[in-house]
Amino acid sequence: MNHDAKVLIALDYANEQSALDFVKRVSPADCRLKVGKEMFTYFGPQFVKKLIDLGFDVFLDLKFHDIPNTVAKAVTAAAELGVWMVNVHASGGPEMMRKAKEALEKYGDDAPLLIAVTILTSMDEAELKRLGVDKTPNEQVQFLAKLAKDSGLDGVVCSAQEASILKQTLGKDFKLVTPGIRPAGADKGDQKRVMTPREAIDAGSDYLVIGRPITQSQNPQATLIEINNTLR
Ligand SMILES: O=C(O)c1cc(=O)[nH]c(=O)n1[C@@H]1O[C@H](COP(=O)(O)O)[C@@H](O)[C@H]1O
Repeated sequence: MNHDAKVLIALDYANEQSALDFVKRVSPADCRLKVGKEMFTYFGPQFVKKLIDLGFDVFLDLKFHDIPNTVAKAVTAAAELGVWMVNVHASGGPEMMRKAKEALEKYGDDAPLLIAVTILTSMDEAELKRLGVDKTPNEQVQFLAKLAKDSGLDGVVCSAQEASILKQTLGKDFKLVTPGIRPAGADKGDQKRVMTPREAIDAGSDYLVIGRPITQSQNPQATLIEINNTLR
Protein backbone atom coordinates (compact mmCIF):
# COMPACT_ATOMS: atom_id res chain seq x y z
CA MET A 1 0.00 0.00 0.00
CA ASN A 2 1.29 3.42 -0.87
CA HIS A 3 0.62 5.90 1.92
CA ASP A 4 2.43 8.05 4.42
CA ALA A 5 1.84 6.09 7.64
CA LYS A 6 4.80 6.64 9.94
CA VAL A 7 3.98 4.01 12.56
CA LEU A 8 5.58 0.59 12.06
CA ILE A 9 3.95 -1.84 14.48
CA ALA A 10 6.43 -4.43 15.83
CA LEU A 11 4.68 -7.81 15.70
CA ASP A 12 6.45 -9.74 18.43
CA TYR A 13 4.22 -12.83 18.87
CA ALA A 14 5.23 -16.47 19.34
CA ASN A 15 1.81 -17.55 18.05
CA GLU A 16 0.75 -16.91 14.47
CA GLN A 17 -2.99 -16.84 15.15
CA SER A 18 -2.55 -14.24 17.92
CA ALA A 19 -0.60 -12.07 15.47
CA LEU A 20 -3.24 -12.47 12.75
CA ASP A 21 -6.05 -11.75 15.25
CA PHE A 22 -4.25 -8.55 16.22
CA VAL A 23 -3.56 -7.55 12.62
CA LYS A 24 -7.26 -7.78 11.76
CA ARG A 25 -7.92 -5.09 14.39
CA VAL A 26 -5.75 -2.40 12.70
CA SER A 27 -6.05 -0.82 9.27
CA PRO A 28 -3.31 -1.05 6.63
CA ALA A 29 -4.14 2.55 5.75
CA ASP A 30 -2.94 3.76 9.16
CA CYS A 31 0.21 1.73 9.87
CA ARG A 32 2.79 -0.68 8.50
CA LEU A 33 4.01 -3.90 10.16
CA LYS A 34 7.46 -5.04 11.27
CA VAL A 35 8.28 -8.77 11.28
CA GLY A 36 11.49 -9.74 13.05
CA LYS A 37 13.61 -12.82 13.61
CA GLU A 38 11.29 -14.57 16.07
CA MET A 39 8.17 -14.54 13.94
CA PHE A 40 10.07 -15.14 10.72
CA THR A 41 11.85 -18.15 12.21
CA TYR A 42 8.60 -19.64 13.52
CA PHE A 43 6.24 -18.83 10.66
CA GLY A 44 8.42 -18.02 7.65
CA PRO A 45 7.77 -16.21 4.39
CA GLN A 46 4.19 -17.59 4.24
CA PHE A 47 3.35 -15.47 7.27
CA VAL A 48 4.84 -12.36 5.65
CA LYS A 49 2.87 -13.14 2.49
CA LYS A 50 -0.37 -13.31 4.49
CA LEU A 51 0.27 -9.82 5.88
CA ILE A 52 1.03 -8.46 2.42
CA ASP A 53 -2.12 -10.11 1.04
CA LEU A 54 -4.10 -8.36 3.79
CA GLY A 55 -2.83 -5.08 2.31
CA PHE A 56 -0.02 -4.23 4.74
CA ASP A 57 3.42 -2.85 3.96
CA VAL A 58 5.92 -5.11 5.74
CA PHE A 59 9.32 -4.17 7.17
CA LEU A 60 11.30 -7.44 7.21
CA ASP A 61 13.61 -6.86 10.16
CA LEU A 62 16.12 -9.70 9.77
CA LYS A 63 19.27 -7.54 10.10
CA PHE A 64 21.31 -9.44 7.53
CA HIS A 65 25.05 -9.61 8.27
CA ASP A 66 27.13 -11.88 6.04
CA ILE A 67 29.49 -11.78 3.06
CA PRO A 68 28.39 -9.41 0.26
CA ASN A 69 27.21 -12.13 -2.13
CA THR A 70 25.04 -13.82 0.50
CA VAL A 71 23.47 -10.57 1.69
CA ALA A 72 22.77 -9.51 -1.91
CA LYS A 73 20.89 -12.79 -2.42
CA ALA A 74 19.04 -12.45 0.88
CA VAL A 75 17.75 -8.94 0.07
CA THR A 76 16.78 -10.22 -3.39
CA ALA A 77 14.67 -12.90 -1.67
CA ALA A 78 13.06 -10.15 0.43
CA ALA A 79 12.27 -8.16 -2.72
CA GLU A 80 10.76 -11.26 -4.36
CA LEU A 81 8.57 -11.70 -1.29
CA GLY A 82 7.30 -8.17 -1.85
CA VAL A 83 8.35 -6.48 1.39
CA TRP A 84 8.40 -2.69 1.69
CA MET A 85 11.57 -2.38 3.79
CA VAL A 86 14.46 -4.70 4.70
CA ASN A 87 17.62 -4.18 6.74
CA VAL A 88 21.27 -5.20 7.03
CA HIS A 89 23.98 -4.50 9.62
CA ALA A 90 26.14 -1.53 8.64
CA SER A 91 29.07 -3.31 10.32
CA GLY A 92 28.92 -5.83 7.45
CA GLY A 93 30.87 -3.14 5.63
CA PRO A 94 30.53 -0.81 2.64
CA GLU A 95 31.06 -3.50 0.02
CA MET A 96 28.31 -5.62 1.51
CA MET A 97 25.92 -2.65 1.63
CA ARG A 98 26.74 -1.59 -1.95
CA LYS A 99 26.20 -5.11 -3.29
CA ALA A 100 22.89 -5.36 -1.45
CA LYS A 101 21.73 -2.05 -2.91
CA GLU A 102 22.85 -3.03 -6.42
CA ALA A 103 20.93 -6.31 -6.15
CA LEU A 104 17.73 -4.32 -5.63
CA GLU A 105 18.21 -2.00 -8.62
CA LYS A 106 16.38 -4.30 -10.99
CA TYR A 107 13.17 -3.87 -8.97
CA GLY A 108 13.03 -0.14 -9.77
CA ASP A 109 10.27 1.67 -7.89
CA ASP A 110 9.11 -1.65 -6.40
CA ALA A 111 12.44 -2.24 -4.63
CA PRO A 112 12.19 -2.40 -0.84
CA LEU A 113 13.80 0.43 1.09
CA LEU A 114 17.21 -0.78 2.26
CA ILE A 115 18.04 0.29 5.79
CA ALA A 116 21.15 -0.26 7.93
CA VAL A 117 21.30 -1.14 11.61
CA THR A 118 24.05 0.90 13.26
CA ILE A 119 24.62 0.16 16.95
CA LEU A 120 21.94 -1.78 18.80
CA THR A 121 20.44 0.16 21.68
CA SER A 122 21.43 -2.73 23.96
CA MET A 123 25.15 -1.89 23.44
CA ASP A 124 26.89 0.61 25.71
CA GLU A 125 30.39 2.06 25.62
CA ALA A 126 31.87 -0.77 27.73
CA GLU A 127 30.40 -3.41 25.41
CA LEU A 128 31.79 -1.58 22.35
CA LYS A 129 35.24 -1.53 24.00
CA ARG A 130 35.04 -5.30 24.47
CA LEU A 131 34.56 -5.50 20.70
CA GLY A 132 37.66 -3.37 20.15
CA VAL A 133 35.73 -0.20 19.27
CA ASP A 134 37.14 2.87 20.99
CA LYS A 135 34.28 5.26 20.19
CA THR A 136 31.19 6.11 22.18
CA PRO A 137 27.98 4.52 20.87
CA ASN A 138 26.87 7.94 19.63
CA GLU A 139 30.10 8.51 17.66
CA GLN A 140 29.98 5.00 16.23
CA VAL A 141 26.32 5.42 15.19
CA GLN A 142 27.25 8.59 13.30
CA PHE A 143 30.22 6.88 11.70
CA LEU A 144 28.21 3.85 10.55
CA ALA A 145 25.23 5.94 9.41
CA LYS A 146 27.51 8.00 7.16
CA LEU A 147 29.03 4.79 5.82
CA ALA A 148 25.53 3.49 5.07
CA LYS A 149 24.62 6.67 3.23
CA ASP A 150 27.88 6.67 1.26
CA SER A 151 27.17 3.03 0.31
CA GLY A 152 23.84 4.06 -1.23
CA LEU A 153 21.47 2.86 1.48
CA ASP A 154 18.13 4.56 2.05
CA GLY A 155 18.45 5.09 5.79
CA VAL A 156 19.27 3.67 9.21
CA VAL A 157 17.64 2.33 12.34
CA CYS A 158 18.70 4.57 15.23
CA SER A 159 17.44 5.79 18.57
CA ALA A 160 15.34 8.94 18.50
CA GLN A 161 18.05 10.57 20.63
CA GLU A 162 20.40 10.36 17.64
CA ALA A 163 17.83 11.43 15.06
CA SER A 164 18.39 15.17 15.10
CA ILE A 165 22.16 15.04 14.59
CA LEU A 166 21.80 12.40 11.85
CA LYS A 167 19.10 14.40 10.08
CA GLN A 168 21.34 17.48 10.13
CA THR A 169 24.44 15.71 8.89
CA LEU A 170 22.93 13.21 6.42
CA GLY A 171 20.06 15.22 4.96
CA LYS A 172 16.30 15.02 4.84
CA ASP A 173 16.00 12.18 2.31
CA PHE A 174 18.02 9.71 4.39
CA LYS A 175 15.35 7.79 6.33
CA LEU A 176 15.57 7.45 10.10
CA VAL A 177 13.68 4.54 11.64
CA THR A 178 13.42 4.77 15.42
CA PRO A 179 12.27 2.29 18.10
CA GLY A 180 11.98 3.14 21.81
CA ILE A 181 8.80 5.20 21.30
CA ARG A 182 6.17 5.57 23.99
CA PRO A 183 3.01 7.70 23.82
CA ALA A 184 2.73 10.03 26.82
CA GLY A 185 1.71 8.01 29.88
CA ALA A 186 2.35 4.58 28.31
CA ASP A 187 4.23 1.85 30.18
CA LYS A 188 7.94 1.97 29.25
CA GLY A 189 8.44 -1.80 29.60
CA ASP A 190 12.12 -2.58 29.09
CA GLN A 191 12.80 0.52 26.96
CA LYS A 192 15.07 2.89 28.86
CA ARG A 193 15.45 6.09 26.88
CA VAL A 194 12.09 6.81 25.31
CA MET A 195 10.50 9.64 23.36
CA THR A 196 6.86 10.28 22.50
CA PRO A 197 5.85 9.84 18.85
CA ARG A 198 5.60 13.61 18.37
CA GLU A 199 9.01 14.27 19.98
CA ALA A 200 10.63 11.63 17.79
CA ILE A 201 9.15 13.10 14.59
CA ASP A 202 10.19 16.60 15.68
CA ALA A 203 13.72 15.26 16.29
CA GLY A 204 13.87 14.04 12.67
CA SER A 205 12.53 10.46 12.71
CA ASP A 206 10.76 9.37 9.53
CA TYR A 207 9.30 6.12 10.86
CA LEU A 208 8.45 5.05 14.40
CA VAL A 209 8.74 1.42 15.48
CA ILE A 210 6.09 0.87 18.18
CA GLY A 211 5.19 -2.52 19.66
CA ARG A 212 3.50 -3.12 22.98
CA PRO A 213 1.74 0.25 23.40
CA ILE A 214 -0.36 -0.76 20.38
CA THR A 215 -0.27 -4.59 20.41
CA GLN A 216 -1.34 -4.71 24.07
CA SER A 217 -3.94 -1.99 23.82
CA GLN A 218 -7.60 -2.89 24.47
CA ASN A 219 -8.42 -1.03 21.25
CA PRO A 220 -5.36 -1.06 18.97
CA GLN A 221 -6.95 0.88 16.11
CA ALA A 222 -8.08 3.66 18.47
CA THR A 223 -4.58 3.84 20.01
CA LEU A 224 -3.04 3.95 16.54
CA ILE A 225 -5.35 6.76 15.45
CA GLU A 226 -4.61 8.69 18.66
CA ILE A 227 -0.88 8.39 17.93
CA ASN A 228 -1.34 9.38 14.27
CA ASN A 229 -3.38 12.40 15.36
CA THR A 230 -0.45 13.65 17.47
CA LEU A 231 1.73 13.59 14.32
CA ARG A 232 -0.37 15.89 12.14
O1 LIG B 1 15.65 -3.29 15.41
C1 LIG B 1 14.70 -2.95 16.11
O2 LIG B 1 13.56 -2.88 15.65
C2 LIG B 1 14.99 -2.50 17.48
C3 LIG B 1 16.24 -1.96 17.66
C4 LIG B 1 16.56 -1.39 18.90
O3 LIG B 1 17.67 -0.87 19.06
N1 LIG B 1 15.63 -1.38 19.90
C5 LIG B 1 14.37 -1.95 19.73
O4 LIG B 1 13.54 -1.88 20.66
N2 LIG B 1 14.07 -2.56 18.53
C6 LIG B 1 12.78 -3.24 18.33
O5 LIG B 1 11.70 -2.33 18.37
C7 LIG B 1 10.53 -2.98 18.90
C8 LIG B 1 10.06 -2.17 20.07
O6 LIG B 1 8.92 -2.75 20.65
P1 LIG B 1 8.22 -2.08 21.92
O7 LIG B 1 9.27 -1.85 22.97
O8 LIG B 1 7.19 -3.09 22.34
O9 LIG B 1 7.61 -0.77 21.42
C9 LIG B 1 10.93 -4.42 19.24
O10 LIG B 1 10.58 -5.26 18.13
C10 LIG B 1 12.45 -4.32 19.38
O11 LIG B 1 13.07 -5.54 19.06
